[in-house]
Amino acid sequence: MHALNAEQAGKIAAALTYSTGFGNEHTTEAVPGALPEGRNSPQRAPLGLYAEQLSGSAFTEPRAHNRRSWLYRIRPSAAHPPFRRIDNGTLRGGPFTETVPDPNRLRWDPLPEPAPGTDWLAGLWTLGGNGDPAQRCGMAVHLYHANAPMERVFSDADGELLIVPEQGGLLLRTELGLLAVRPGEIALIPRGVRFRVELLAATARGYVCENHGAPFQLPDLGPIGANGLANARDFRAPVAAYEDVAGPVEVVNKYCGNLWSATYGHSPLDVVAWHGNHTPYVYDLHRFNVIGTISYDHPDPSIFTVLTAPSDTAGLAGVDFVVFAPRWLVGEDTFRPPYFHRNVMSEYMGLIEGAYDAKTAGKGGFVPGGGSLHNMMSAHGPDRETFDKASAAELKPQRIDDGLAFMFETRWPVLTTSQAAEAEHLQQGYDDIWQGLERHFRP
Ligand SMILES: O=C(O)Cc1cc(O)ccc1O
Ligand SMILES: [Fe+2]
Repeated sequence: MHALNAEQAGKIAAALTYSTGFGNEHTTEAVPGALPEGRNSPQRAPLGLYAEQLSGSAFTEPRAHNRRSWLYRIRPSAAHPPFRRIDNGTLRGGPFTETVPDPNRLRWDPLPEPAPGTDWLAGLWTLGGNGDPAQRCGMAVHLYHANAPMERVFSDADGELLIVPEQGGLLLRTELGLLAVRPGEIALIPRGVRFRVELLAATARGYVCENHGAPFQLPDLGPIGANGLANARDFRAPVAAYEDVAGPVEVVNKYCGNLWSATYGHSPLDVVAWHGNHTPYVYDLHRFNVIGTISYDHPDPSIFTVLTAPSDTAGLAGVDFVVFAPRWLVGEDTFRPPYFHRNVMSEYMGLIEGAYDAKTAGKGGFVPGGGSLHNMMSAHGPDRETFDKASAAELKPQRIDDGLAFMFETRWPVLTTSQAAEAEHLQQGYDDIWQGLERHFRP
């Protein structure tokens, strides 16, 4: 297996085609006639392929939540040698017990430069998380910084991976086909789907939300109506593309928090045709239909939810993915930036580009590639500079278009790993941004 360099990967990425629609029943074949007609598992699948079902939900889950795809492949996935444990590197899995839960507000600078030859998998660095992959509950926050294409193939039995690039695009070669994802877009790899990451630039940096619970879905729109927020038609799934090559190919599997590896005699990215709704996808965050107030007050950021992964309590997400996209602010007699608050939910925020309207930009601040963690009930909100400016600002219509920030918001506290709690790039003195908010009370 020879992974491509950035220029070669870029050419492939530029020519990709997709099948559109969130949760659709896609059908696709890389070779005409590879997809059986009218049944999933004929006595002999077409073209000598093996039929295989990949389930992302229990067989018996309600139809609206049922996820599965049928894959028609050169060899069945079952034909593989034993997996053996390998070192986890800087990847960690729940339950997160390395540190004592910390009520403090935390903020990190971007990850340091990786050593030469760091592929996307080796570049993953776990900040923290909650729940337990063995209970299929909770989530983990990872960051990555990579400078080499993957030669190996990876799959995550522990959950789906929501990838948020911040620097450098990625070419994702998955079992179901190829996807390109660039900063400003997101990609999702479903639980268990095998994939390889090649880089569209010399280095790649970004964030990953690993969701152990029920898969991300589009949020209900309620009174918003039939359209808005992230529109289903803007999600793109791959079309079938396969590798018919002999091994050895290393396949790494994340299983209940640990990495396991097996060397296959062939590429497992050998699916010639597939149909179903358990698919990877990409979405361009610039397509997000931002809704906000046209009268007064600052709406809660749930209005910016792109995807939500429900837990077993209605309205209480295992994790929400929320984006702060370019928009107009027109609220009258309104403190327009995010308000001061304490939230029962836990908020990890990252910045894809530019600045965020509640925080001062620049070195030592909230910067692209960095991140902040405001855990359950921790008091936070605008820093002093933002508060002073916004309290005095003339309230004419204002366009916010100098940044793209996001939040992974989860119902459970995010417990940090030791490497995150002790990192050199953990900012010291973060609390100081709220110093100097003086008493203005005039009884
Ligand atoms: O803390 C943050 O910056 C995220 C956030 C944004 C907002 O507009 C309202 C509440 C909130 O938690
Ligand atoms: Fe917040």
